[in-house]
Amino acid sequence: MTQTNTLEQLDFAQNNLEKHSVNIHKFGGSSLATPECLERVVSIICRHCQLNDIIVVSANGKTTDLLLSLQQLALSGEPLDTSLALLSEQQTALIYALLNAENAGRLAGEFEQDLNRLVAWLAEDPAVFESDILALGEIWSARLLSALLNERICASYYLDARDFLVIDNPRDCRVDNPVSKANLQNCRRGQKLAVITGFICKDHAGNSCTLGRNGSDYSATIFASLLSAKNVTLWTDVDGIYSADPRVVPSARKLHRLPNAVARELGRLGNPVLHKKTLQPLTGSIGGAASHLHVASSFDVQAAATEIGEFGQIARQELSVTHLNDLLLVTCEALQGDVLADIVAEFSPVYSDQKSGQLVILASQQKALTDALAVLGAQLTVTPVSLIAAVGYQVALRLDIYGRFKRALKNDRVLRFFNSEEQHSIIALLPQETTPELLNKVHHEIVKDARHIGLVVAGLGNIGQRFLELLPGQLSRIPALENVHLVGLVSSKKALIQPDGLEVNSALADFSAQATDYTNGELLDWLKHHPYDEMILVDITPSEAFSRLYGEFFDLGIHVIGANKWAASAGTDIYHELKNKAGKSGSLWLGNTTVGAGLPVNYALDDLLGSGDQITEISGVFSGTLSWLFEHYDAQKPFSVLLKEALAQGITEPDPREDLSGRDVQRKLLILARAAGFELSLEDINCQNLVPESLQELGTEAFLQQAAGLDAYFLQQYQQANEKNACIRYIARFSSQQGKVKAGVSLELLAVEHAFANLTPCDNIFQIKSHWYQDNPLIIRGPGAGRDVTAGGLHSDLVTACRQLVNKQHQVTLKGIN
Ligand SMILES: NC(=O)C1=CN([C@@H]2O[C@H](COP(=O)(O)OP(=O)(O)OC[C@H]3O[C@@H](n4cnc5c(N)ncnc54)[C@H](O)[C@@H]3O)[C@@H](O)[C@H]2O)C=CC1
Ligand SMILES: N[C@@H](CC=O)C(=O)O
Repeated sequence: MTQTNTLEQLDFAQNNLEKHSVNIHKFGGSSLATPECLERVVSIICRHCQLNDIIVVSANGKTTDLLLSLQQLALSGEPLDTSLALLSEQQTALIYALLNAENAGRLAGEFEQDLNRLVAWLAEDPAVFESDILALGEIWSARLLSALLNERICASYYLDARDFLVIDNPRDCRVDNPVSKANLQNCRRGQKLAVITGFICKDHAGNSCTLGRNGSDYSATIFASLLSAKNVTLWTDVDGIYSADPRVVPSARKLHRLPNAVARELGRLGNPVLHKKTLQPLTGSIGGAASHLHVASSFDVQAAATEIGEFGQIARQELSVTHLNDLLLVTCEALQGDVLADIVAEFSPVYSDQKSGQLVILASQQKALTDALAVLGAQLTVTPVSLIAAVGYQVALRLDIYGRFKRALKNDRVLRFFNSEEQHSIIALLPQETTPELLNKVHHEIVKDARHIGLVVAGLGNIGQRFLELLPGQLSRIPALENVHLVGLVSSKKALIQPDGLEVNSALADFSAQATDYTNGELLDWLKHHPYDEMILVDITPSEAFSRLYGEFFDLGIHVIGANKWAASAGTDIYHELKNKAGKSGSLWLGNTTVGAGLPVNYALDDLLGSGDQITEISGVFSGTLSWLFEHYDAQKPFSVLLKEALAQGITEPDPREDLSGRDVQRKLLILARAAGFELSLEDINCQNLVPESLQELGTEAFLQQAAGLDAYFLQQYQQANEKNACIRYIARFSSQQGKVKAGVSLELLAVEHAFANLTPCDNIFQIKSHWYQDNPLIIRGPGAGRDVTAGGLHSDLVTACRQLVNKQHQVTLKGIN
């Protein structure tokens, strides 16, 4: 091969790059029904596909139904004109609405020729030509989309799957894998986007065949298997697989990830989106390729899709409820031994039992089964039945679920309970139809607690580590945290993200061993596609830069629990923008620990305000560090030595000058004033800085080395206060009288018996006056800094958030329904 060869000239079969990166995108009929739908599909392809991906299409809208009805009319000798006119009108309308004049003319000409062929087949023998007739829908759809892509995005070609896809046996649509694979490789063209017809194939004699109902989904997974595709996306009119049919069960929740085996069982037991055959090529006999299947909405591209593949423990906890009406319980003495084995192989019944000679089949299979058994001269009795099933990974081994399932059905007649062979379902066979009421009842009982919440912790220092130490105990004993999974740890430079969940007991050690460098962009990208019902990010960093990501977190619907005070005390515009974003996307933003660590001061203000009270004053000692220092300082030990002890105890900010400068208290006062309903910014709060100018500009290390530079000032303050039988305390004061707001934080001289002067070291005290608490103020007092109380406060916020999220109803988006 010379260096001048282009990619187009290379042998496709030898191009490993192409083989490894191919993805399949399949668009169903409803996604291709109108010009608007096709425009949407073009934009999806533009944003989500690569040149060597494969696009698979169904027929536009209801074209297959129309072709089928034409065939039926022809079979019964009825006139065809009206249906032919409708078909022609629909197709030409699509062509002329979407393509430029030249291409539209060309496609309309080709359509005209097809129409003539169709009329000839209908006249000659509509039964013999059934598959050729039905194949036209996919041909027109693929030809149109390919022409549209050529005009709008990139070079594209369309392929008739009958040119390469060969099946051994039209009855079970088993693919001749080696032949089809070799054919497909010969048909593909480099550097062009292929649009391939779904649903159709040929047999070894070259006759047209179809792949049966929902055959296009099956086509997509067959192509994935033939090309070892990485992903198959079924773009459809629903945005995923739900825990029950959401049109019947409004509280159904989306299943973000489903193990293959569970998806297969759902397909077998009547899930309206997944079909048994669809999954077969990905997991079963044909290729066994490790492709992942995604079910996504072409009408709501932003909505997270359901992904089906091999996952860890968390995806295995997903539960769902499915049902099938229109079933028949068949009893027949001949259903024994080899006869039963043959029938099972041919009909794949939902249930079979050799002892009782019973089978459960689809009502649509009745004629074929009766014919098969008639050959043996066997008598059979047939009773209409339905089934309802709880489906989940190894669910039949979970006694609690079994108990709940039976409890939900205790007032209903059940013929029998049984499990699937692989234990992924518990099934009840009912002698009556499964009603919507029953489905809702069983779903409520089975799926009630299963909203999965992902947890990412940013900031693994003093407080972050304590938070993580407490986490395993909290997860195991607090019911609201039952479905919370730690999935990410983030420090300033490294991150460890594990979508299947980190081991909580060894999370910090695993972080040290496995974390890798990350950028904020990568973190946001992962959060954009996380596979959880809800995601909570706990910000335990002191970083202003990290707090600037909140807006993007809220845009993504992510909930934030912050000990970091930067965002809550940001400039007025930024603060309001964040509040608006959080409100718009339904994100929770909790930050009780930003003031008073675990003390419920933010909650108290929020409650008073929400109950109709009006706050007039807030004052007190808001710094645990300054409280600790001034309660301990008696001029015996240098102030700087005490400061280092406070730092070691984890009560100061990472840089203790944040405390000594009053900035930390200033921020806290702002946060509380905002919580009390006032519009303020940091500049409105006077702040006395206790750090001498000479120490203000140093790095943290240098400051700590020169901290003795603080001692003279504090000794002098102490002595002056002592002379007056008073003491020094750093006090925050906010008041609003007749619309006039005053706010400041400063060192004050207080009488030794003053309520703010007699605190346990590290205590905060918050004195709140309001219309309801005028003469005798509301006081909240207790430790206001430190590892345990702050980590405890963060856990309190986590439980509060999870209680709200577990009960949150999710709106199901279904085209045409809402
Ligand atoms: N110490 C206390 O009693 C209380 C502290 N807080 C707040 O808790 C937060 C953490 O405090 P400490 O644990 O004492 O600090 P720390 O300095 O011990 O730990 C902070 C951690 O955050 C990480 N970090 C820094 N920038 C980051 C970034 N951009 N992205 C991700 N991680 C980053 C650092 O690597 C470090 O591991 C601070 O915002 C503090 O104001 C709130 C209430 C009480
Ligand atoms: N450094 C702070 C910690 C809590 O916010 C304090 O001392 O209060």
